[in-house]
Amino acid sequence: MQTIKISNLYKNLSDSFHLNVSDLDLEAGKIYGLVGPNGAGKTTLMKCLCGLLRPDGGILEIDSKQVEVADSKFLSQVGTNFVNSDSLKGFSLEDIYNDHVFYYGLKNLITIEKLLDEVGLSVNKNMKFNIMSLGMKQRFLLGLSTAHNPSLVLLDEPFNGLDPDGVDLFIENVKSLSKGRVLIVSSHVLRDMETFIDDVIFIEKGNVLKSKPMFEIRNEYKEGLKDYYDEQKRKTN
Ligand SMILES: Nc1ncnc2c1ncn2[C@@H]1O[C@H](COP(=O)(O)OP(=O)(O)OP(=O)(O)O)[C@@H](O)[C@H]1O
Repeated sequence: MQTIKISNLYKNLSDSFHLNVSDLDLEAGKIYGLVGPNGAGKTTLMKCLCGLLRPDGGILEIDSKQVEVADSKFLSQVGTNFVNSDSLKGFSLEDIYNDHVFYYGLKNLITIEKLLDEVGLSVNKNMKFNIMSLGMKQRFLLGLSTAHNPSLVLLDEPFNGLDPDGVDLFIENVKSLSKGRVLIVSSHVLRDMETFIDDVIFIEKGNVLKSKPMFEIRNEYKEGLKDYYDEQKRKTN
């Protein structure tokens, strides 16, 4: 997969919140930073793209071919760090990993030992998911999100709970994670984000703006991403 085009995607979550993506073009090999204030709709957009929410309408094109957003073939190409923690209660890391392998019908997946090593988790594979700390869970889910070699990876607040070494490890690896796939990362930590993203997608009150290359933002805004973010916020309020 080389390109994803999203047109007129919308979801009415409630009387007061509607998600609207009029036109968004995404390219494999790029990292997109999804930014916007609390409640802007970042998680909702990601949920619509990974099948956790069914959009009310919209067109999705992969390499110029139209596909259903909820199509299982498309969803099998998506990886995320979303999880319903309650549903994993009592399961070990190995159980969760085995489910992942089974669900995606994988044969040549990296071993769980390698996965844990890659995300810097020195824990036993028999450890129960729910007794891990927030940052440990985050590391494990980051590893799992790309284990099935997806074409689209959606990482919601991946820095959440990570210690400074975890953040460094993420930033160090994120470029190689984006090779050959579209990577969308949401975060409020703009200073870290601007060190590794290629383009920015700003969202406010459910409205998604066209993406803007980071190099343009660096040229146009003295304080970089924070300035751009503040300007878009002012414009939409
Ligand atoms: N199940 C739901 N039913 C109705 N409204 C919802 C539901 N889930 C979320 N919302 C609302 O949708 C809006 C967008 O929420 P969302 O979680 O997508 O925002 P966000 O940009 O990810 O926020 P944050 O930065 O705080 O994580 C919010 O106003 C929220 O209250």
